[in-house]
Amino acid sequence: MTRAHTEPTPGATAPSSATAPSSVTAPEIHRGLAGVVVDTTEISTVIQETNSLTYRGYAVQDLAAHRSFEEVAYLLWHGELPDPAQLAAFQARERALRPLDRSTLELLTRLPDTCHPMDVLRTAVSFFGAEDPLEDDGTLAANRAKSLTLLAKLPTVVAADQRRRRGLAPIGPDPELGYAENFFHMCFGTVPEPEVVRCFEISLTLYAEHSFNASTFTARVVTSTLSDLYSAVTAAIGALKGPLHGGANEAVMHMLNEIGDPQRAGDWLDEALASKRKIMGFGHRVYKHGDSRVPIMQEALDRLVSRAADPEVTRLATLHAALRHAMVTRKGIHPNLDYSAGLAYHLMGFDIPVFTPIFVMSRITGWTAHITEQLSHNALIRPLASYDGHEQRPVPAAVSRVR
Ligand SMILES: CC(=O)SCCNC(=O)CCNC(=O)[C@H](O)C(C)(C)COP(=O)(O)OP(=O)(O)OC[C@H]1O[C@@H](n2cnc3c(N)ncnc32)[C@H](O)[C@@H]1OP(=O)(O)O
Ligand SMILES: O=C([O-])CC(=O)C(=O)O
Repeated sequence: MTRAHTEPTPGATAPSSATAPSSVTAPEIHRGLAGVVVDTTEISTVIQETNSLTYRGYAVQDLAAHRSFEEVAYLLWHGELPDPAQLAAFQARERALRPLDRSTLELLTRLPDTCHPMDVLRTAVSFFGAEDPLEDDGTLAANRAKSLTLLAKLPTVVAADQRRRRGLAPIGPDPELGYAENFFHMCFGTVPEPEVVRCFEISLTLYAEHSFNASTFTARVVTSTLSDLYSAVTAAIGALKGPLHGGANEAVMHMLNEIGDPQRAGDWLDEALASKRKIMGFGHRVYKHGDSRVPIMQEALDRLVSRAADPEVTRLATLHAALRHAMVTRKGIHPNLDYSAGLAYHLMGFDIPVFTPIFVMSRITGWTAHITEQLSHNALIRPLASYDGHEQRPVPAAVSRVR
């Protein structure tokens, strides 16, 4: 027999004996913490009335249109956009930190090809933590330095890993190139047309920050125990990997490949919904009438498609639009950012398993801003659970003693 009761809350009277009923009224359960407000934040917010997203008060579409990703990173960390001198200093430091040392490069070659690139990234961040002599120093200055190091080095890891899986040697970073351009250079040895780089940079800006999403909350939980920044980021990468969160941008591409023919989109969707499948790249915990970031990302994707003039690209774009139309018509569920970013990354030439690591390269800014904020007014994050397991019961006598 089971009995539901809640763990004692601070200040509540504990039950006098283990068998005494602990609670008579059933507590309200918020599975998945849906709708629960757990803290304040100054970093970003979704404004439901206007379906918009702001970083430090600036609309993300304005930032995507007028500012570089490096400026957005600076804004998220420092609270204000940089002036030209601050930006120049920030860029110089980021560019100098991009190269990987020999031990990291060796570590990357030792990891099996069968592991997902998110596992590589998670392992690399953990390794950076083990190597960092400042590991135990949780001061603001130390954490800012670590955040910048991760921002600079993560693209080098992602690019080297993609090349290794293609049987190619890594290409080192180019300090003459901006963050987005340098990533293309390290992946492919060339930098594409500005329109493509711009689309990529827009995706980085849109992915950078989204309040208390699952991976950011994970980072805040780890930080709340006063653990170090690398541990928090390692855990956040694990949370982002899942297909209900960042892993959806890869799952979108697998799904489009599975459907194949744009004419099949409606029938495929009907079958998938009938078998209770989650349609990847659709739905959102916060947005119920469409993700505020999608129109900007979709416009950038449309520009990529129109410049390609390739039947294969046209097929994918038609399929993408047909599935979106079918899902909105049948279920009223709108696409999220992963839906348009996933196809955009494919059209840019990235391998599918690299899509979520690209998300990490961007979200590292938001995660580390939240780690700093959590530390600025820390409280251990430790919710309660309503127990519905066995009543306390005696341990049966052992048949024979284990030596
Ligand atoms: C950058 C990001 O992380 S954005 C999110 C990326 N993730 C995805 O794209 C994965 C697919 N989407 C989903 O699984 C969900 O929409 C989530 C996890 C993102 C949000 O989930 P929740 O807020 O918990 O919404 P919930 O699961 O309660 O959905 C409400 C209803 O809509 C349905 N629904 C929501 N999203 C989807 C979907 N993608 N496919 C099919 N049905 C869906 C649910 O089945 C549920 O139906 P029901 O009431 O009949 O049971
Ligand atoms: O906010 C969320 O739950 C997921 C999301 O869109 C993000 O992290 O960008």
